[in-house]
Amino acid sequence: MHHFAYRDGALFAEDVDLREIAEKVGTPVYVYSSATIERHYRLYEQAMASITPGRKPHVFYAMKANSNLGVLKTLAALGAGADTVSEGEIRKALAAGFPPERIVFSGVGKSEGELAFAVEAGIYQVNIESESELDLLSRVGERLGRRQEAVFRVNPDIGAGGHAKITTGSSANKFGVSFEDVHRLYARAANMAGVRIMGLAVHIGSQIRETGAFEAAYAKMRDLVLALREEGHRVDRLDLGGGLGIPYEVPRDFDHGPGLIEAYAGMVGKLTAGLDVELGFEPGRLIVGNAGILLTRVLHLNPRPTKQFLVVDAAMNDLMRPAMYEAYHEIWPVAEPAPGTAAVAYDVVGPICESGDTFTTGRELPQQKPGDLIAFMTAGAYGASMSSTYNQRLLVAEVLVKGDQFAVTRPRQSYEELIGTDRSPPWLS
Ligand SMILES: Cc1ncc(COP(=O)(O)O)c(C=O)c1O
Ligand SMILES: N[C@@H](CCCC[NH3+])C(=O)O
Repeated sequence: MHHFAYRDGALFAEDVDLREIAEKVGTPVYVYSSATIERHYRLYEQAMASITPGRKPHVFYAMKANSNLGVLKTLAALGAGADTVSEGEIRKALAAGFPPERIVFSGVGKSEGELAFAVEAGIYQVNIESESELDLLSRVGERLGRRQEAVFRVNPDIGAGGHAKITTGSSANKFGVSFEDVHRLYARAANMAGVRIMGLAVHIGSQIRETGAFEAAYAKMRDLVLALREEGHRVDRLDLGGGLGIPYEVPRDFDHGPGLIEAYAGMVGKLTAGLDVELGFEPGRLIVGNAGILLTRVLHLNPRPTKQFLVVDAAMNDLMRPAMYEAYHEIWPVAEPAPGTAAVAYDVVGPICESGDTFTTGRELPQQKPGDLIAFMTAGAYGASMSSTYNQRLLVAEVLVKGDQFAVTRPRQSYEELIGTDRSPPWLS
């Protein structure tokens, strides 16, 4: 379920009229619903708890999906952990109140400095993705007098996902250590003073809407756990990653019930039954995707003989997904269209100087005029977190709604911040 709905002729986020947000904060602006975030987190956590009786499942929210401080604090307060991929993310997770013992650190290119920061912070787990990283982490741990708990992220050679660019589990992808290597690395790590291997991790891709590929990958992981134990290794943890997808085509009365989540949980429960491992999960998109929209204002209409361009004040730097993955986002007008309103097919574009700055082509919308507000739906995941200042556009603002309250949790960047932090080289000043 999400909490964006029409009321009194306008689109609301929970009990807040989006027109009020546009007026007070300006556009473009991301708007997030606390209620949706909470609902999706709880649905997920409860489903995973049902397959780990007597043990609280570790749900590490993949904060790359949305790292807004208000969103992070909402999830930290619900008891979530954080899946991080950089020192910046670890720092922000700590600032948002995630305790270090609920933080995991993934990623193929962790630097020595980042690993040292993570070890010193006392995080729960490093997900090691290569032999080179294993050596580096152990050196760092030894230098700091710590034995960092870690798992090997294994590449199961089973990829899946909504788009080739977001598949991670195929052996052609850069992620993880190979199945063949993990035995040797486990044996090597046993003699390392700076690292303690606790188990395995896997993550096969993103926006996956059926359980088949997960099942194939997890079955391989189960066999690997058993084989490693036969070799005498300790495998206490199994981190199954994220990747469960969400509907982007959202009917007005959409209720994102437990369906896919429960099917996934049931499959995981069956595959891991009797394995006696602590399960971990890293959902991102599923928690926040349907909890956010990008609110934008129509700037211009540009009719051509064969099409109509609708130029809005958001651009690909604010929401990169359509340009990068040909991703589909529903567009809802903020003013509720009267029944029978004529529809016009629009190419919805932003102000950036690239033809790729196109959100959609030939999309039927009620007739628009400059000043009208529209919302890109399902923009809570990989929206603001992938935004940039391309074309020297100010980083987009973000607002969190809770009931009838809203707060600007990231103000639009100022021109002083955008330009004033640059430095002139001495020979030009
Ligand atoms: C290691 C890892 N964990 C978790 C995620 C979260 O994925 P999603 O947002 O699809 O749940 C990602 C991104 O795909 C990832 O790379
Ligand atoms: N950024 C991608 C997903 C990548 C997931 C990160 N591993 C998207 O918007 O769909």
